[in-house]
Amino acid sequence: MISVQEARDHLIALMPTMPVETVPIAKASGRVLAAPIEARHDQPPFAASAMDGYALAGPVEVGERLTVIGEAAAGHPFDGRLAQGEAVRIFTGAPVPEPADRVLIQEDARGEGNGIEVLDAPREGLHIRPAGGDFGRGDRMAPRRLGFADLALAAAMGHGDLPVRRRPRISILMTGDELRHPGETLPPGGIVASNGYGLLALLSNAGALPRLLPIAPDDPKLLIAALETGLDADLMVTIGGASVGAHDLVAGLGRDGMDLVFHKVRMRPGKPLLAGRWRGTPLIGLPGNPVSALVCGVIFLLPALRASLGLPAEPTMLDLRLATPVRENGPREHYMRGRLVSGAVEVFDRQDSSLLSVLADADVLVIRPPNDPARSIGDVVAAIALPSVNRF
Ligand SMILES: Nc1nc2c(c(=O)[nH]1)N[C@H]1C(S)=C(S)[C@@H](COP(=O)(O)OP(=O)(O)OC[C@H]3O[C@@H](n4cnc5c(N)ncnc54)[C@H](O)[C@@H]3O)O[C@H]1N2
Ligand code: MOO
Repeated sequence: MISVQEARDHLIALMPTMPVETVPIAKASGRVLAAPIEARHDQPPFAASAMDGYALAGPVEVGERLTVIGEAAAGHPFDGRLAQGEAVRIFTGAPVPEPADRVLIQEDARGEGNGIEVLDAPREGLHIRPAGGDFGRGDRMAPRRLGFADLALAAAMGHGDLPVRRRPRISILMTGDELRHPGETLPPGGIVASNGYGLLALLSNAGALPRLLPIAPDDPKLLIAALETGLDADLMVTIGGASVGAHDLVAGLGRDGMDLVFHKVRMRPGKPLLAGRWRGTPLIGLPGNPVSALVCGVIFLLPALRASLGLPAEPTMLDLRLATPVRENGPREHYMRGRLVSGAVEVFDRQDSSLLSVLADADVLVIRPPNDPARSIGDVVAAIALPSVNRF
C-alpha cells in the first residue's frame, strides 16, 4: 500500500493539462485563466474626484470666497484651467481639472450665485483618486480560477475575451448489480446509487464537465463495454468494485489490459482506491462506500482536476484546535469528519464510511497521521476544508 501523498502525486501526473480556449468575459465565471493578462490602461485612467463638491487649485482658508468658473461631471471633463481664487463644480467620477489638487465637498461650501464660501479647508490631495491608483497599464493578473472580483478586475483592465483552460470532461461510471437511481423502486437487496450524484456536484462546482454513464452491472464484459462508452473523456472515474471481493470487477481490470499505476492506499476511508490508464484514458477507481468515494473525490479528484487546469494542485491545509478529544489512530491515515464550532473543530463520534448523514453535517476533514496518539481538547490538528455551497 502507498501513502496518500504518493497516490496524489501519481494522480496529478496522470492528468493531462487542458488546452487553452478563448471565451467572452461574460461567460468566464468559474473558468481558469490560462496565462497572465496585462492591464491595457491605467485605472483610473485620469485623476478623478471621489466626492461631489468643488475642485480647488492650492490651499484655501475658512471664510474665503471663490468664483465657480465651470463644471466637470463623469464623462464630461471641464476643458479650461483653474486659477487661485477659483473653483470648478465637480461630481464624483469626473476628471479633476488642471491644476486642481484638492476637492472641497459640497457640505463644506455655502453657495451664493456663481460664488461659494469655504466652510472647511481641505488638505492637499483630499478626495482625489490619482491616475493609476488602482493599477497601472501593464500590471498583470496571474492565472487563477476566476471569481466575481477577478472578473470585474479583468474587465476594468480592458479585456472583453479571456484565455482559459478547457474544462476537463469526466465520465463517471457507477458499478454494481444492487444499484438503482434515486426515485426508482428498490428491489430486495437494492441500494440507491448516491455517489455519482455527489461527485457530479463536487466536480462541476470545481470547474469540470462531469457526466454520469449508465450504471454497469457486475459482469466483466458489460463493465468493459460500459467503459468504452466513456472513453471520449479526459478522465474516467469508476465507483465501486475496487476492493478484493469476487464481485469487485474494477479491481480485476488489471487482468483485462488496464495499465495499473497503483491499487490500495494507506488511508481511511478510501483504502481500495486504484488508478491507471484504460485504453490510454486516465482512470481512477473509487471505493463504493459512499463516504469513501466522496472523501477520495475531495482528497484526490480535486487536486488532479486543479493540476489539469494548471493550478497549484495540493489541498490547502488548516490548523484547527480540537473541541473534542480523539482516540489514538490505527496504521492508516484517517480523514475524520468534523464540524466547526467557534473556530474549533468538533470531531464526530461516528466515522463509518457508509454514513452520508455525518458527511453532510461536516465542514472539514481532520487528518490523523498513521499511529497518531490520542489527542485532547485544545490540541492543534491539521484539516482540509470540505467544499460547500452553504457558506457564502
Ligand atoms: N475482505 C475485505 N473486504 C473489504 C475490504 C478489504 O480490504 N478486505 N475493504 C473494505 C473497504 S475499506 C471498502 S471502502 C469497501 C469498498 O469496496 P468496493 O470498492 O469494492 O465497493 P462495493 O463493494 O462495490 O460497495 C461497497 C458499498 O458501497 C455501496 N455502493 C457502491 N456503489 C455505490 C454508489 N454508487 N452509491 C451508493 N452506494 C454505493 C455498495 O452497495 C456497498 O454497500 O470494501 C470493503 N471490503
Ligand atoms: O476505506 Mo473503506 O473506504 O474504510 O470504507
